[in-house]
Amino acid sequence: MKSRECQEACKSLQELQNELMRKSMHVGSLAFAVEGQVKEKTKWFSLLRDLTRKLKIMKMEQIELSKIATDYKKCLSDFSDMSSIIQSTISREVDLHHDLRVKFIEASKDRKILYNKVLELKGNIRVFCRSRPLNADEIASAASMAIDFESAKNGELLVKSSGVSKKVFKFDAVFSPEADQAEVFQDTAPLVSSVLDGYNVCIFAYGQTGTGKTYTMVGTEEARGVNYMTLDELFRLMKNMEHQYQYEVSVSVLEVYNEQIRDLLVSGTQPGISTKRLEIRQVGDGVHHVPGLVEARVKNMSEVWEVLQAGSNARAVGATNANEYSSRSHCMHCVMVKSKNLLNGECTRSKLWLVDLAGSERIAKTEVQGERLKEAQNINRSLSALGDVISALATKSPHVPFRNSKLTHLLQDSLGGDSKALMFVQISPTDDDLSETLCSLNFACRVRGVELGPAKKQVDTTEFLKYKQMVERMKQELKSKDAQVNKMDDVISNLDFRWKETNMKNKLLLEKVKELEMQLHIERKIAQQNTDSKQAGLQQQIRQQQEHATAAARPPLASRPLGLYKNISDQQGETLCKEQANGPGSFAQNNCYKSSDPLAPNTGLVKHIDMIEKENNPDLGELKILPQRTGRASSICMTARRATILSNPRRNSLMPLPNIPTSTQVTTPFLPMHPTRTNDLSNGGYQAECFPQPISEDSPRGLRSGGKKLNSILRRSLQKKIQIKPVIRQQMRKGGVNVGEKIRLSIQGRGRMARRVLLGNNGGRRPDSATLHKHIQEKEKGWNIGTGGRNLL
Ligand SMILES: Nc1ncnc2c1ncn2[C@@H]1O[C@H](COP(=O)(O)OP(=O)(O)OP(=O)(O)O)[C@@H](O)[C@H]1O
Repeated sequence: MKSRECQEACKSLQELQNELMRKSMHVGSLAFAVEGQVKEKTKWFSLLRDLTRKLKIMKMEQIELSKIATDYKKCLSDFSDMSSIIQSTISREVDLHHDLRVKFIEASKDRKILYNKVLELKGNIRVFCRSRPLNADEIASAASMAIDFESAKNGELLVKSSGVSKKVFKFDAVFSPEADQAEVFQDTAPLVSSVLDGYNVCIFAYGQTGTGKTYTMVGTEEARGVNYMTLDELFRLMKNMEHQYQYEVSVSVLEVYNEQIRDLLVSGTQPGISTKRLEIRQVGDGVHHVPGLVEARVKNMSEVWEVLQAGSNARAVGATNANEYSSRSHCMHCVMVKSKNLLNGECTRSKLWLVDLAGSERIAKTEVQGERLKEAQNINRSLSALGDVISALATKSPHVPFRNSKLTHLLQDSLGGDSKALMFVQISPTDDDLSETLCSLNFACRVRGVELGPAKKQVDTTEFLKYKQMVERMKQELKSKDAQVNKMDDVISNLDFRWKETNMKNKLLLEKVKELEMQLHIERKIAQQNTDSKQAGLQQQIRQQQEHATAAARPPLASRPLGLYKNISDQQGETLCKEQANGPGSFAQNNCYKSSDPLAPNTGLVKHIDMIEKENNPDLGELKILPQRTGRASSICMTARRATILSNPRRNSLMPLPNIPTSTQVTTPFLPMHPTRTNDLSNGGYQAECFPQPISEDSPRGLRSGGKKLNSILRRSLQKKIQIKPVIRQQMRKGGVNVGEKIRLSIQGRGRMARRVLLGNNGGRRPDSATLHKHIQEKEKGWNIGTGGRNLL
């Protein structure tokens, strides 16, 4: 009977071991489920990482776009600054325009006055008469005066001879010998304005030799002549009008000597010897020019003075009876003035002739000979030609013989009908020179009678055309600039729009990311809940299966041997069994059973007692009752601490966790110890150590000794667990874990379901196809290995 009991106990123990195996497998499956969850979690984390990276990229893009937007805002501010600058410039220009208008009005008034004066002149040629003072010889000889300067009024000049009034000449101005240079120039100055207005002007001095022509035109260092004063006035006026006009002045100095043009600004030339032959060319409508003539650009009076001095020094002079330094040529200063009206862009090119004519002389009187005679003949011939020109102009002859002499040819564009001329007729006040004086005065009267007609402004059409083209080009450029500005405006507005659009996109993406984070949070919660519910379901299932297994393994109370309690405590057991046997019902049938393993004499304590049993047998409440949740260690060993499966703590960070191996999270199940066959048949051929010993403080001595054995077994088991654990880890790393001798949980690749592999008796080889098919069916059933595993085992 004992042997049978032992066998039954062994059988029961075997079944319990099987059950334990199944539970272990369940736990393994749970571990895989958890691993799947972890993988899913990792996947979510990687997704979250990608989203975080994208968010970072988008934030960087947003920063860049913000920078671009800032730049564009700066551009816009620059544009506004530029517009303010332009506005200030415009206002300044408006003020300048106002000032110019005022000055223009004033200048118009001046021009009106001049115009009135010109009208009074009856033409544009004026004649001033100036007499030189008596020289030292004349004073010494007490020469009689032929001119009555005292009676000269309003330009009238009374010529007398031997005290008798002979003739009265009318001029525009008559200057007595006492008149100084400034007084003479006072009436000359208005012509300078005409030069700047673009009119050709000719100022020349005519008269008998030694009458003061050079003195009037050139003067001395102490008393500057008309040339200097005119140029000085010219520069003064130019300076006054520099904001309205742009001027360019050049000066040429030449002389007509013996009917040859000689450039006095060419260095190295000797008087009377021309290095190169200069000819007069007509370059335009009424415009004459001497090609090759030096035109010295002058910007101020010091430069002008240098030029004038150079010309004077090079002039051909010689001593005559009438004049120690007689001019033997016509000295001509040509001042070219180019002006540009900055208001209307009008350009003019005017010419001012300042001519110191050679003195007319009576060859018989001066008694010149040789070279001087030739000079005098040429001088007289050219002066005669000038007279002819004047006569032709006075008689309005259709032909004016300008080309009869170099002098008239050069002065053609300044003596014609479209210019203004001023002639100084120089006379000698003495009676001795009366005849020459009368000749000069008659000539001057003829000149004064010439009506040159209205002066014509010398508009430089080439410059005008050039500037007109420039204006057209500027207009075109302005148009293109306007188009560019419009384009820039479009680009700016487009970029602004794009910036706004990108900003909106960024906002939307941020919202999306937030939504995804929320979604991830919710899904994590759901996954956690699913995991918890799955775990709870599995635990419930395990409990149920455990209960079923317990119920199935437990024999009916009536058939349970009382010896069970003997295993606990012989005395108590018998008493208990007796009491239960005497009691109502069948306690022995319901609550008391013996170990099913007949070979385990001291292992009769069943650790699980359900509530019905407890109710039926309150004393059992003092027995060690296993907790409802079965940990693997505690299912084997009562003393072993139950391993709690803890869920992962909640995390606040979205950063993914490292992939922790499942074996560290899930308690590795103990491998059940199977009884080892021995030759000692007293224990049914099994070593007693293979079976757990009951643990009870109230156990009898026999049981206490058995408890000691159980403790040693548990120690060994724990040691084995410690040894096995790394092996299991290795096996799991390799792709599976052996659960018991005959089942191996095979872990497939990532994301795949784990599957069981029957080890069977084929030494760990692959199971046959039938067995596999069966397990596939089990797998499809959802890892319900409660029956299948048991059957297999
Ligand atoms: N208004 C004047 N006041 C003082 N001196 C004068 C005046 N006019 C002429 N003279 C003097 O008379 C002299 C002769 O003058 P100047 O040389 O100017 O005559 P000219 O007409 O140029 O003679 P030429 O035709 O021979 O060159 C000079 O010494 C000059 O200083």
